[in-house]
This record gives sequence, structure tokens and C-alpha cells, in this order.
Amino acid sequence: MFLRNVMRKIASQKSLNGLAIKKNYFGTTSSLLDDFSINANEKTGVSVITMSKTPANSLNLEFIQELSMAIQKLNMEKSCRGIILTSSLPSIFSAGLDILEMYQPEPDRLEKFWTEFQEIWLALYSSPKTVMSAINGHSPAGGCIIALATDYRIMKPKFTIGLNETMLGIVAPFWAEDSMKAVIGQRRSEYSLQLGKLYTAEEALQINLIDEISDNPLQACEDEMMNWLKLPDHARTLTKFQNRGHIIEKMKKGRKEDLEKFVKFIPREGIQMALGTYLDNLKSRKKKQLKTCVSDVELIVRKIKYNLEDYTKTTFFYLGAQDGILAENLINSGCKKVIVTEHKKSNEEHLNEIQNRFREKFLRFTRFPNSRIIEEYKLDGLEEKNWHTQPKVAVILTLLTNDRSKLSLNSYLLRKQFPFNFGRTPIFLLTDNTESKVILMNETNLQTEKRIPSRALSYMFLYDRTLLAEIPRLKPSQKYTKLIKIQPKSDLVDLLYDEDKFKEAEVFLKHFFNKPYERVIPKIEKICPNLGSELIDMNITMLDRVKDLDFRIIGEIFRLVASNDNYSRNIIRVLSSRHEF
Ligand SMILES: CCCCC/C=C\C/C=C\CC/C=C/CC(=O)SCCNC(=O)CCNC(=O)[C@H](O)C(C)(C)COP(=O)(O)OP(=O)(O)OC[C@H]1O[C@@H](n2cnc3c(N)ncnc32)[C@H](O)[C@@H]1OP(=O)(O)O
Repeated sequence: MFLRNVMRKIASQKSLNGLAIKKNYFGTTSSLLDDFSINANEKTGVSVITMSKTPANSLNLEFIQELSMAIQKLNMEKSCRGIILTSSLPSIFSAGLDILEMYQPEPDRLEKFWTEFQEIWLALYSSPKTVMSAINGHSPAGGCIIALATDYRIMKPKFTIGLNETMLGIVAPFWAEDSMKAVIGQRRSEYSLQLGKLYTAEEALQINLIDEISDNPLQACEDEMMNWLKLPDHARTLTKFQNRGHIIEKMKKGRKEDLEKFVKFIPREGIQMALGTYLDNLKSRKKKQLKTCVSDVELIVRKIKYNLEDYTKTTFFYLGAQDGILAENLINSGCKKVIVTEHKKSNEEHLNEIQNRFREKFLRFTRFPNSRIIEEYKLDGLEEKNWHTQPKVAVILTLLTNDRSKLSLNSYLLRKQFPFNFGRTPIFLLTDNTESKVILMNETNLQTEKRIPSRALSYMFLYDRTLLAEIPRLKPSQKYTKLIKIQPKSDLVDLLYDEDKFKEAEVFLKHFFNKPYERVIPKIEKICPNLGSELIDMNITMLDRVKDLDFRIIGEIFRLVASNDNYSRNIIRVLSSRHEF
């Protein structure tokens, strides 16, 4: 019965060919989100799908949807005989499902997410094509599920692979288990699954979880593919289905129940706690490397208060490695200044490309090679909001949070270097806000108060005044300070966050702007006892030189002082000698 269906499917796919696939099937195409590309080789009939979703090729809803659609199309493309899945990231094939999709999920999205994951698995596992995985990096959990759904796996040495779901306090779905059993056997699967084992490539080879090790898995797959393609497709395909039919049938029969279980299981309190802890551990590895960044948020909030009424046409934007389209949109919308941040994982080539394409267009195009990204978000619903046709004004976007909800911003979070770049540029911090669920925090010493609901995401991108006005809670009259509860950590932070003290400091700083440092410090110390010595430690002895600067910048200096690292010191030096970058 199953084979009959398969034959029918193959026959109907033949007739669908012309319709389903674009004429220009051969060559390289990119996904809508630029998260993967497909290179179709006319001569060999082999299509290479290269996943490139930074930072980890983690599978979120949109990524899965697009990838799945691409695979389904290839499955129907007559001229395609083989598919190779690989990654352009240097050390990750795929980090599996995007944990953020499962952590504090929205029910509807969670359901869609799992449905799509089932779908992509089916598309791969029951693909009539020869499908191979060139596993050129780590491939845990969902990454391994994807690899197991292919016909042949070649992996780069040293990286790890396995179904480690139990490590996250969750359970691999039965169909993934079945596919693992089919590859490495019942006993080994049970052992691996219960213990959430991650195997190095070398270990994985020993238990047949992968088929080969190679320093160049893609090349090795391409070579191996040629052997497979020597055989007639129909015989190979039918043999594949004879082997896999029962697993596919079982999955299809059980998928509704599987979905129901998943959507019930994931939101459970215990599961959420486990996922939260796992995420914390994942993130904290990196966090340790980042210095405390005391008060961006609060300062922005203050700036909003000062600037909302008189914003100018200056536009700043933060561009990241994937933001070519964004840059175009910015140009169309009147953007004049662009700051490009780079961090160590950025794709240098892509950044150069952005720079070359857009240098002429922007008045200022500045790259900060050493910037450090705290968090990165992608923008959902870009088209929906038409945001790029709207903004005429200033900018920004950004939100400090380590909230792990499905925030979606195609922008990077505020960086430490912002203050002096920004000068008088209006900054809007748009959040859905008040009694709902925000937010804002710095890396370590403020705590998230509440969560941001996902509908807030679009708001965060609305920085046109008109749009702004459409959101009553974001009108300029908004008392933004209410959004944030601060937990003062030191006198310095206290100064920045205490409304009265801050006012006092402002008055004071205005008054003393041109005064010699020695006269300033004692006054500062009156407000904030440790600040004087902190400034001295930092060798800030020339407050008088910053006389051109807006007094708000001084607030930024305080912030930088508080973060107390070399980078901040440099900024302070620049600050004290220059008005704007
Ligand atoms: C009884 C009833 C049963 C009912 C059963 C019904 C249904 C089944 C139920 C549930 C099944 C759910 C199935 C889940 C399958 C999955 O795929 S879960 C995801 C598991 N993935 C992982 O555990 C991988 C985690 N990541 C890593 O270990 C490492 O990142 C890495 C892949 C080894 C790479 O390490 P490396 O040092 O190179 O990179 P970083 O760790 O710095 O990562 C970069 C960046 O990416 C973020 N990140 C990594 N992985 C993920 C992820 N999976 N999701 C989201 N984000 C991820 C990481 O946090 C870093 O972010 P940054 O700090 O902001 O830069």
C-alpha cells in the first residue's frame, strides 16, 4: 500500500514539475530570509543546501518553514537527483531546534512550530532523492534529527552529534527515536537517548551514527553522491521506501497525537524551568566574557524624555552582518548615517560587501571592528509593518534585555560605544510597555522585571512619529521611567537611576561644565561619594575639556566609568576630545 502511494506520488510529481519549480532552477538561490542558499548543479543533478543562519543554524519556525518548502520543491524537481545539506557556519552544522521557540512559548506558534518540524522531517526522511548530510560542525538534538533523516552522513572530525534532548529535560519525538534505531540499532539508541549522549565524530563513526569522517565533508559527500547516482533512481528510491515505509507510516499515523503531546508537554512548569536553566547555562558561557554595561537603558529612557519633542532628521542605524536589505531600506527612507557593528563572529565578507555597496550612500559609514554583540534579534513581519517606507527620522531601536522570548528585532542591541556616536541624535526606545511585560535590563546587575509579549516586537520597530502616535502607550508624553525598575548596585548606579539625584547631578554638571576638574570632583562626590575616586582611577582629569558636550553625555561618561574597562576608558578619551564621531 505504502509503495503504491509512493509510486503514485512519484508519478504525480513528474506532472507537477513544471509548476512547482521555478524555471531558473539551476544556479544559486537564496532563501527569503537569507538563512540558507541552494546551489543546483545542472550537470550532476545535485543540489547543495547551505544553512547560514547565524549564530547557530538553530531551527526556528520561519527557518524550518522555508527550509522545508525548499526541500519539498527539490523533492518534486525532476532534474534534481541528489540533495546535500550543509552549513556555512564555521563550527556548527545545526544547533537543533531553537530553544527560544520552546521557552515560554505562545500556544499557537508552538503548535505551528512543531507541525513544521514534523513536516520537514517527513520531507527529508521520505525524500525520493538521495539525501546526504555534510556535517561540518556540531549537530546536537534537532541537528542530529535532520542528519538522521538523510541517507548518508559525513562529518568533520572533533565536532559532536547526538540526540541530547534529555539533557534539556525534554524528550526526543518517537519518530526521531525510530530513525535513530534504524541507523544504530535498538540497544545503542536506547542507551544514547536516555543519557542524552553527544558523540564526537570519531565515536559517532564507531557506532554507525555517521558513515564517514572527512576534513571536507561537503566534497566527500559530493564524491560519494556520484556513487549513489550511478544507480537507477527508481530502484534506489523504492528500496529506500521499503526500508523506511513503516517508520514513515507510523509517524504519519501518530503525528496528530505527537503534536498534542508536544504542545501539552513543553509549557509544563518543570519543563520550562529545565529549559530556562539550560538556556542560562548556554548564554552564561558567553556572558562571562562581557563586562557589565550599567545603564544603557535608563540613559536611553532619559534621552527619550529629552529628545522626543525635538527630534531631527538624523538617522542612525545599527547594521549587522546580514543587513544588506536593511541598509537599502534605510537609504530609501532617508537614512543618512549608518553605523556598522562587527563582532568576532560576523561574516567579514558580507560586511565588506555592505560597506562597498553603501559607503557612497551614507554620509557617515563607520565600522566598529571591536564591538561586541550582546544579543541579536531578527525581524519578523518586516513586510507586514512596512516599516522601511515609514521612517524619516531618528532611530533606534533597541532594547536591552536578556529576555528569552521570541523577540524579533533585526538589529543589534545597544553597544557601549553608542553614547558618543549618538550625541544629540534622538533615540527612541520603543517597547510595549507599562503594566505589560517589560524588560529592560543590562547584562548583569539589573533584573528583568517582566517579559515582553511577542506583540511588542513590532512596536519596537516603529520609530516613525506617525506610527508612534498610533500606539497610545508610546506617545511622547509617556512616562517612560515607569517602565523600568532599577536595582541600584553602587552609588554610581544609584546616581544614574535616582531621579532626584540625577537632576541634582544635571544641574551641577551644567553649572560646572567649564570648571576645572579639582573643583568638580568634590561636588560630584557630594552626590556620589565614590565617583571622584572612580574618575581619578580612570585618569579622568580633564572634565573641563568636555565643555562642548551636552551634559547628558556626562551621564554617559558616568555609565562608562561604571563599566570600568579599557574600552570605556578609550571612549572617554575620545569623548573628551571630540564632539561627535
Ligand atoms: C512524556 C511526553 C513526551 C511527549 C513528547 C512529545 C514531543 C517531544 C517533545 C519535545 C521534543 C523537543 C525536541 C527538541 C530537539 C532540539 O533540537 S532541542 C535543542 C537542543 N539544542 C542544543 O542543546 C544545542 C545547544 N547549543 C550548544 O550546545 C552550542 O551552542 C553548540 C551547538 C555546541 C555550539 O557551541 P558554540 O560554542 O560554537 O556556540 P555558542 O554556544 O556560543 O552558540 C552561539 C549562539 O547560539 C545560541 N544557541 C545555540 N544553540 C541554540 C539553540 N538550540 N537555540 C537557540 N539558541 C542557540 C547560543 O546561546 C549563542 O547565543 P549568544 O550567546 O546570544 O551568541
